[in-house]
Amino acid sequence: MPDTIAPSTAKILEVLQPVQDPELQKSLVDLNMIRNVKVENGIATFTLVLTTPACPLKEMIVDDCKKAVQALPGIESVEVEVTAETPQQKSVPDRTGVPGVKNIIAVSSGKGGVGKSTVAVNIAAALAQSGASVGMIDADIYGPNVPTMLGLEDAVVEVRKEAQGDVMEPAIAQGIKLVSMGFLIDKDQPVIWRGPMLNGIIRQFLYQVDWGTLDYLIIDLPPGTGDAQLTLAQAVPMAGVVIVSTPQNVALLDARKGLKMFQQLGVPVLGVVENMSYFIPPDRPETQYDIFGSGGGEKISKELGVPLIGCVPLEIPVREGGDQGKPIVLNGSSASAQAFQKIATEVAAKVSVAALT
Ligand SMILES: Nc1ncnc2c1ncn2[C@@H]1O[C@H](COP(=O)(O)OP(=O)(O)OP(=O)(O)O)[C@@H](O)[C@H]1O
Repeated sequence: MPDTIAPSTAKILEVLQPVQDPELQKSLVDLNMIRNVKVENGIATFTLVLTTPACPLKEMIVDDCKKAVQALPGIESVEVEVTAETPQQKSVPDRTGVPGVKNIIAVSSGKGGVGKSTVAVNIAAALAQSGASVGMIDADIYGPNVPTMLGLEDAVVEVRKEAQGDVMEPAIAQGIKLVSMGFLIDKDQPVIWRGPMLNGIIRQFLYQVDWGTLDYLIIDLPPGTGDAQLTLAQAVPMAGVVIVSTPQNVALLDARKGLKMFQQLGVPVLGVVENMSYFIPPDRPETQYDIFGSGGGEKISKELGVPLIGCVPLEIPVREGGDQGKPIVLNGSSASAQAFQKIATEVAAKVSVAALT
């Protein structure tokens, strides 16, 4: 017989009350993130419901909970089951959300070729790997290369006729549902896009695809500040946009323009990613080359008051992963894989915080 009486579930909730979600800075109990509390034979069990499966502080929060409950007399061990319920982004007047899709996140760049699609695909892959349900729209009319980056080059979109109109079935790879401009156009024929055509396709990709339920819908935009960006920002409420740039001055100038446009359109800028930040030759790990300059991402982040959420080095396996349909973030622990992982968790955390505060 234990000489102390086991604490009640109310007592467990009482000691968990001061434990906060570090990002939301609110009590886990008040946020309804602690559920199903039970005590049996000195073992306390409960479910911790995080706001994203990609929560960067998962371990820390579990540890804080365990410490608080473990300290109670009569408790021999604590078992925490961790799950996640991604909150729905806030609604925006005059903009219609996509049914079933909780958060729409765009990835944009001012200039072409800076690695925007690579960043978008790796964010999507990291989120899907964490357990989130993820979709992607490849809206890059000039270079729809997301299908290649996900090994879906030969995918064909199925279109179903339904009472409310045509419904597209997305292709799926690495747990990511994808629709792409690349599925619709003949790769060998030049396409001249006019604004209304582009608008129509973006709207179809949003509202006429069988997305099911998605925690995150990632949109790879064409570079620049043109029709696609405007259509999207004015059509749907967005949880936010990630801006990709290289450290180079010309790329930064364009990134700044893009960033200001989204701010003017009322789309939250989640952060800036500096890609191709530096190169370390694999055979000379002590040498770093700043091929496109240095410090640009930090400069733009300070100047415009948006966070720098990651610096990704130039690494050959990033390009190889893109060509082979295997995003680097799923394959290995290189500096670039770690940087992409951190970027994805930061994005998820920022989106959850914005939805709940
Ligand atoms: N950090 C990196 N290290 C090595 N190669 C990279 C890196 N980032 C991107 N690349 C490579 O650079 C090329 C351009 O990248 P990507 O297609 O992602 O750029 P983009 O900005 O989307 O281009 P576009 O303007 O054509 O849409 C690709 O071959 C990609 O694999």
